Amino acid sequence: MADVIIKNAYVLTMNPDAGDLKNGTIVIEDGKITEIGEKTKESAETVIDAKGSVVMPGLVNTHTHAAMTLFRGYADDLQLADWLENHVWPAEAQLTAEDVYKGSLLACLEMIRSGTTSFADMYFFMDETAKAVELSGLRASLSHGLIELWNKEKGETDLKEGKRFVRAWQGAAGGRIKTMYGPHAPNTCSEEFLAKVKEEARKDGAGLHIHVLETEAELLAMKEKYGKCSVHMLDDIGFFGPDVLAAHCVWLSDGDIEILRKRGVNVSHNPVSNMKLASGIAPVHKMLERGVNVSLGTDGCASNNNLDLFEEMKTAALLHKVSTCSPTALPAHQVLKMATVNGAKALGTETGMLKAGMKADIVIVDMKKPHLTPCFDVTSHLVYSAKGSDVRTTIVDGKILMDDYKVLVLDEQKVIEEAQKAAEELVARVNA
Ligand SMILES: C[C@H]1O[C@@H](n2cnc3c(N)ncnc32)[C@H](O)[C@@H]1O
Ligand SMILES: [Zn+2]
Repeated sequence: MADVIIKNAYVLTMNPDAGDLKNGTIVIEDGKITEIGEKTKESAETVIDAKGSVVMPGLVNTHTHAAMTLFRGYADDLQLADWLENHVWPAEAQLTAEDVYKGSLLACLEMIRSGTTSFADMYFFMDETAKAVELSGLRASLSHGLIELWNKEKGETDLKEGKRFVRAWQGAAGGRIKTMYGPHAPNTCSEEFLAKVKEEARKDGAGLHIHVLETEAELLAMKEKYGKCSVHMLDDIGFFGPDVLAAHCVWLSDGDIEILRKRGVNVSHNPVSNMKLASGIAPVHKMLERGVNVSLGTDGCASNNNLDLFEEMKTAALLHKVSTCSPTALPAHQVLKMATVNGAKALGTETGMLKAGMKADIVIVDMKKPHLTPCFDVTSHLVYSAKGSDVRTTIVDGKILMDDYKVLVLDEQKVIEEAQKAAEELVARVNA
């Protein structure tokens, strides 16, 4: 007997070899999709009737700082450097492990509610984020942020903690947790330090998560310091490879795009954060055209201000249409692929597609809504009209985390109340 069967669904497989099923059935056993088709002879303990809904791969958020949910709306409408140095970092200096746990739980709850099944995170007190992921049932690639800031000693301490974290949690939570090294950015970490981090990551077989060319200020600072941009500097020290997840990549030249393509670097595009901080417009259209793997991320809640990847999809589609003056840029299907297939590739998970043998990371979107009626094209609706709050059921690794809008894995009210309290106390400490 199978564990879960989903039936009577419009199945958006994202599998180019299979296409969609108008009235499909998915069988889940031992965390995996074992069958997908029109009908099944199997029976299961749990049968979900998904009539009137769309079943699709869970969304993948490839760049977050989960615990920053506590800073949602804390410092809006500022330049990145001012925002980070004068607002975010002083506030983060007051963070405790408990705060990070509560903020991460809130993030997990928000992601479960909005159809995100896996995410890549870079932050501090990462044991706490890992515990929140373990409890909430999500899948994640986690890294401790390494911010050397021209202080060798700080670099060493951060790297030591990063290594401890990588080793402590690699493959934890039944394989749902992967760990990475998280050197913050080429303008907050030195060349020597970045080379060292790469070497440690190689030894541990772990990936690397880094911010790259988010702002013009970074580009100018790098040119002044090294006589070349971040991408060339990172390439020259042998940093790049398919094990690298590079967030933002806004200020790229054509030559930089070619380097990213050649090295198989995974790019996380964060349109809402880039727009809110006015960092610029990443050349996503060009990257996709040249074959770079571009996925989607929200960034932290202080620069977004939520974790809703549906909103991110729509924003990506619209931003690149207006920036290229071409309504054919980033069509809905391509954006949906960025949020699923490309994200899964970036994190190296067997997810992002509904196909027999893949891990069962699945979401069910309720289409019986005024803003989703009528429905001529499911893909169009998911990108241009649906919201995270239309997700009714979220499944990760075959386990149902939210069933028909009811979150089963967390005490929702308690998570919200505790995060609210932690955030208030944190800001009181910052202002004291
Ligand atoms: C891991 C570190 O990254 C910081 N952080 C959060 N958002 C951004 C961003 N858009 N660019 C650079 N750093 C950021 C966090 O505030 C934390 O200090
Ligand atoms: Zn970030």
